[in-house]
Amino acid sequence: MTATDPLSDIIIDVAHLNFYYGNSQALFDLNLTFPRRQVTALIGPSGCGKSTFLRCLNRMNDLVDVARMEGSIRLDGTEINSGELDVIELRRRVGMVFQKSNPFPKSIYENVIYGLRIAGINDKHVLDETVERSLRGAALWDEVKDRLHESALGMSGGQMQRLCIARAIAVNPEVILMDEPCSALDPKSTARVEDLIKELRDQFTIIIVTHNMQQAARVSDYTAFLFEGLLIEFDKTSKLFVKPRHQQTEDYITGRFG
Ligand SMILES: Nc1ncnc2c1ncn2[C@@H]1O[C@H](COP(=O)(O)OP(=O)(O)OP(=O)(O)O)[C@@H](O)[C@H]1O
Repeated sequence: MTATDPLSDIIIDVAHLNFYYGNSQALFDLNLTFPRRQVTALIGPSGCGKSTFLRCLNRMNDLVDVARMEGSIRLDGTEINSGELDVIELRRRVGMVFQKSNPFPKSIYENVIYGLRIAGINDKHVLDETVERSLRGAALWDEVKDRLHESALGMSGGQMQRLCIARAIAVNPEVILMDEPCSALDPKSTARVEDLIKELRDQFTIIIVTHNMQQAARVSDYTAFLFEGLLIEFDKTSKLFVKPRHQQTEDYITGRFG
């Protein structure tokens, strides 16, 4: 592996990850590393564990009573499930954008700086700067700069999803997890979010769950294919979609099941 190979610069290292909901095992011995400042897509048929895996990466599964995880997930070398990293700091460093946009019933401005307010930051200069930087980063600034203090709930669905991306980047995360971020959007808004993902990759590591294989092929640098809780194949997207190593991957990407 050469020094310029992205796989030589790893931000998240997953080893022997098993995950259970009560007695039912959802993930089986996953071993995978996520390269820094690259987009990795998680694909696979419904129920294969994509969302469960994504939610392990910032401990969102802690909210599920019956959930239990074994194995190791290291963020830049620090075990995320040990006492070394508290969950609030983890979620600042590993942000999340959900399938359905979830703006708060507040102004556009207050939505963006929500994480800063929680952290006790009230300096107007810092907040104004963060709002502009984040909205520009989310390709939304020009559309909303004249109505920052109006309710976010008056925005279109595509704008709301980009607002949620702005809210995620406002706290300077290192990783952004996206769980089917375009599934509720029309084709035009989807194209805007996909363009945005490609732009954000210069600054952030992005891990995206998608059902849409064309989308995975368009936006990601790497792809992981999961099937029934197992990682079947992980490779460069350009390779996995053209010359998969496993029959199951080929069957899935050619639409034979799923
Ligand atoms: N809160 C939960 N409690 C119990 N079982 C769950 C829970 N969430 C998910 N599961 C189960 O875990 C398995 C993996 O689900 P998960 O949602 O991670 O799959 P997925 O690949 O993201 O599916 P989809 O593409 O349909 O969203 C499924 O069998 C699902 O029924």
